[in-house]
Amino acid sequence: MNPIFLNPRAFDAVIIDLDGTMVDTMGDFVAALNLMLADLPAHYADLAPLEPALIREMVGKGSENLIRSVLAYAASVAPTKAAVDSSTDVFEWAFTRYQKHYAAINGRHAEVYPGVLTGLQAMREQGLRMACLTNKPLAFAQELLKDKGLDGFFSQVFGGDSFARKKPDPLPLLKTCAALSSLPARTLMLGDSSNDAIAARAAGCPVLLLTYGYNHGVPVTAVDADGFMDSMAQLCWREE
Ligand SMILES: O=C(O)COP(=O)(O)O
Ligand SMILES: [Mg+2]
Repeated sequence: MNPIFLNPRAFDAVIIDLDGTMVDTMGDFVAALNLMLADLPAHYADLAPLEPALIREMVGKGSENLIRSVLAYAASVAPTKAAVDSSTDVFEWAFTRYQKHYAAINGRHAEVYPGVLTGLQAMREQGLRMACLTNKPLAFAQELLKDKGLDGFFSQVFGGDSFARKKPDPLPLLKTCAALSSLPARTLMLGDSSNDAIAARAAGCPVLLLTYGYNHGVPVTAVDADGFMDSMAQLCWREE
């Protein structure tokens, strides 16, 4: 595993994404979405269960976007039902059902990625201030961090419903930098998708991306970022 050297003097804080960066939550998303669709028998009774590969392409821009993407997909593969959908606003109902199911299974089908604990411990040892910033709803994020034993690392946790806009808008990063009392240029963003990188660039934060996460089905190495790593354990903090 090749090390990625960072000078701790260059940074005061780190902002770390959750889904696809610290925790592989694809199993949770797939389970909650399939339970949601099963609750809509009038519309999607004959739909096959959604596969993780499909959901991987849809995750990243928050729950509302995810539900809208899934409903659009379901309508496209069940065209005879599409007419029903266009005459009925299933979104609100589906969203409520999804939240209920997700709350019940949150963390059950999810694993902390290898190297995350090592990476977080190394950042803590450097005295960096640490925040988790995710597009996941805040309540789900707090619950998941606690369930996986990661909550103690972060002085701040913000979710997709914490601010007026979500990543890739820079607003959540700027607000998180302010909460950490850290200038964007001295705040490192660690993420797994273009949403993290675009937000970081626009906010003026340096950004490194993990290669194993969810990037809307596009290779993450094609995203404009300052570097890429296969494991958070690659980060080596060394004064130059
Ligand atoms: O819930 C999502 O849409 C993605 O969440 P993330 O920002 O932690 O990757
Ligand atoms: Mg992510």
